[in-house]
Amino acid sequence: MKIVGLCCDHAGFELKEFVKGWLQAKGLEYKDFGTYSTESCDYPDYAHPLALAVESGECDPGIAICGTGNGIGMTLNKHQGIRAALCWNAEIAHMARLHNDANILVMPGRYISTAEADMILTEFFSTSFEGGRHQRRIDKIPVK
Ligand SMILES: O=C[C@H](O)[C@H](O)[C@H](O)COP(=O)(O)O
Repeated sequence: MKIVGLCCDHAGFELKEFVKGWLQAKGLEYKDFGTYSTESCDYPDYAHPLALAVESGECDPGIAICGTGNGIGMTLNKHQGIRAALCWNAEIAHMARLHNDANILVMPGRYISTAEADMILTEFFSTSFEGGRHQRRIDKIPVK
């Protein structure tokens, strides 16, 4: 596994700090693209650098957090090489890897607990892409 890329806005900062501890406990290296405090900011300023790092192969996977997960996920998915999946429970995270080969896990920082995030992270990092019919489908996602 490569370096895990992280980003958030102010609403995701506290959960991102939890994620950093979770990754450290697993011995996984990470690169934090910000933001670095709870001071109000704009999620695209942090989502685009993470998306570019995942697209270039510098980071894999990425983890992104804003309040709902929607704004940061919308921004990430503007990039052709990104499959960012908004996950609010472990089963969704499992399917995001199994069927969608998600390369960025997006979480809603204001709507899940750290206990839920722990289960989501565990499932996301332990599930492999199934391929087959799902490969055909994800190949059709990028706009030609
Ligand atoms: O999709 C957007 C995210 O949920 C943002 O984290 C949220 O809009 C931030 O809201 P506010 O500026 O009111 O803290």
